[in-house]
Formats: sequence, structure tokens, C-alpha cells
Amino acid sequence: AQSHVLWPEIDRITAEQLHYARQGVGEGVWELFAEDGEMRMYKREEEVNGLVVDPLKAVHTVKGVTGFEMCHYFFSPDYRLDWETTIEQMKVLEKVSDDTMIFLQIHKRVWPASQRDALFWSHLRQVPDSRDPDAQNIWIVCNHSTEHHSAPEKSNGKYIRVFLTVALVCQTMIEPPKNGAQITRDDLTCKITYCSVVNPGGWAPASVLRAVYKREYPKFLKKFTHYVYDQCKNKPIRF
Ligand SMILES: Cc1cccc(-c2n[nH]cc2-c2ccc(F)c(-c3ccc(S(=O)(=O)CCO)cc3)c2)n1
Repeated sequence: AQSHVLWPEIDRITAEQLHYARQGVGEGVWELFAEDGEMRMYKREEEVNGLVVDPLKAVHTVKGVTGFEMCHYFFSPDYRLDWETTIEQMKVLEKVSDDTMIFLQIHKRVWPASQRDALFWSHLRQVPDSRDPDAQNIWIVCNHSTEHHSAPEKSNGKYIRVFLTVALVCQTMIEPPKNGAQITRDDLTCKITYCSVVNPGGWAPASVLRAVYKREYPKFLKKFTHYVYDQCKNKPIRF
């Protein structure tokens, strides 16, 4: 993928999002708006040109899966329609490499706003942890809006194009069994940080958008993480 015209942007945005995901929610203005078991969802209330673009940061801990497995199921188009309930159509416009694809997604309409679509590159990468060199256990998927020659600039007016930046950062923690036995899924914990900023791209009532985010984000992360656990539980562990 290093040769692709998008590579410098992919490299820069992915590094930025990794740094951003690692920042705690202690500092500043993050507001906890949803909790469910180990999942904590925070938001900041921000508007750009009168449009709600509330940044979201969710942290979650899921036992029994690895960070690679979580990121693999988030990245791969083959499983997306199993866990993403708000997608009406999904198309891979370009397979840049094994770890980078360009998606066009048409999402369900949220009344009274107009229907939205999203055109973005998606990149999966293993991250050597600079602070802990032998922690080869951090994976990231970064999704960032882009242009593409085979997607109409505007979907000839049918859908409003959102502008999004999303990052799923997953770290595998292993509790090695005392008796030196082989590692099982009971010894695995995946620490997840999900960050997202979605600019709705066109007018949508602030109250409607905030209600959608409040309802949809916890539902999405809960459904996605349960889906990955169920997909992996009877399969060999993949780090
Ligand atoms: C989880 C969630 C949060 C906020 C809104 C909604 C939603 N409800 N009805 C339509 C949408 C909708 C409209 C446009 C979008 F781009 C996405 C969208 C959301 C997430 C992602 S992703 O990159 O996190 C996962 C890949 O689909 C991409 C697009 C979702 N769903």
C-alpha cells in the first residue's frame, strides 16, 4: 500500500488517531453518557457551522478475544452486514492492499433528516507500542472519509455525504496460566477504545442527531463486541 496516492494521508491520520485514542478521558471536557457493564461511552458537545459533530470516545473490556480478532472483524467487509444494523448498502470500491480498502456505505435514513452515505478508506495495522517495545499486541482500524473516482462526488443528490474519522484501537492482555499450561481464551482480555467524529454533512436537527448518537453508539459497540466473541469462541486464537 506504500505506493498508493493515499498512503501519506493514511499513515498520518492513523498515527494521529492512535495518539488521540490513547489520551485519557480524564482531561477536560469528556462527558460520560452511557455505561453498560465494562463499556463506558463519552462525548464532547461540539458544533461546526451549526452542525452537531460531537466527538465520541468509548472504552470497553471484552474477555476471550484478542485485539487482532476484534480489529479483523471490524475491518473485513465479509462480516460487516452481520453486525452493522444501520447499513442499507455497502460496496468495496477499491482494494488498495490486504490491509487497506475504500468503502462506500449507504446508511438507513433517520427521520426527519435526509439519508446519509459514507465514502472512506479503512486501514488495519499492527502497532508496535513505543512505550512498551515488546507489546506487539496493539491493533488499530482507522476509517477516514475520502474522495474516489468511482463514487459520484455527490450521490447525484440522493444522499447527503457524511464526513467521518473513526478509530478502533484494541490491545490484548494475556494472564499466562500459572502451571505453564497453554494459553486459552479464558486467559485473554481485549481492551478496546473506539473513537469517532461524524460530521453529518448537511443539516440535521441537533436534538435528533444527539438522540441518534445516544441510542445507536452503545447499541453498535455492544452488538459488535458480542458478535466477535461469538464468532471466535470456538475457533483457534489469532493474535
Ligand atoms: C453507530 C451509529 C452512530 C451514529 C449514527 C448511526 C446511524 N444510525 N442510522 C444511520 C446511521 C449512520 C449514518 C451515517 C454514517 F456514516 C454512519 C456510520 C457509523 C459508523 C461507522 S464505522 O466506521 O464506525 C463502522 C463501519 O460502518 C461508519 C458510518 C451511521 N449509527
